[in-house]
Amino acid sequence: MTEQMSEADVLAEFRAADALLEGHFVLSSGLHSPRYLQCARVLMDPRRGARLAEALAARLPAAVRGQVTAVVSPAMGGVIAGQEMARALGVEAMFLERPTGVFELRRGFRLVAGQRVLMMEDVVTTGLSSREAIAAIAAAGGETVAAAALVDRSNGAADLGVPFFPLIRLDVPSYPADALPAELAAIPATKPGSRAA
Ligand SMILES: O=P(O)(O)OC[C@H]1O[C@H](OP(=O)(O)OP(=O)(O)O)[C@H](O)[C@@H]1O
Ligand SMILES: O=C(O)c1cc(=O)[nH]c(=O)[nH]1
Ligand SMILES: [Mg+2]
Repeated sequence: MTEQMSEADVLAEFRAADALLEGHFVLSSGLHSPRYLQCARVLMDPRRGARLAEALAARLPAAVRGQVTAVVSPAMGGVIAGQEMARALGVEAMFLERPTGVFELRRGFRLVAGQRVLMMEDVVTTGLSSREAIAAIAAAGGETVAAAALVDRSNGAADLGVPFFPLIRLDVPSYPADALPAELAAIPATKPGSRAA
């Protein structure tokens, strides 16, 4: 049976996983933020990951669910989220990685020409990683019919160029390095993600 989850239910899952971090974080984009959604902690419990993915899959339009034959996600953060989404949709999962700095399919993963895929992220902030992933899917011959993510923290600003379905939208501030509020500048910064600076 398909799980129905409210925004409060989703937030409760994040809280239960200790995934709502507070401090001073440098994001993938180089922006700074007092809050970080650590989706890896949410996905530590595979049952929690499955619940969230099923809830997100249930929100996708039937036309999207009916078209996609694979979920493709950008490593590292997207790997487990993409695997759970693929399980929920009953399709295959692949991930993109960037050992040379540009996302590519490796490990024998391949798309047939025109294959319709869902691009799955853990978190979208500026949307740059998602756009890079969608470009890599196109370079590999695939067509991204929609994007999905556990969290959209772009405050509505991310334009991925395809319909975008986040499980939850969170209003979280982020700041350029040269415009930090004093209270944030006073805290030492950590960079949890893996994008090279
Ligand atoms: O929308 P954006 O501004 O691109 O930010 C979101 C991206 O940042 C994080 O990845 P990160 O590059 O930190 O690496 P990781 O996935 O290996 O943790 C996250 O997993 C998204 O991919
Ligand atoms: O923008 C990011 O890099 C980012 C923000 C966030 O809250 N969580 C995360 O995993 N990445
Ligand atoms: Mg990532």
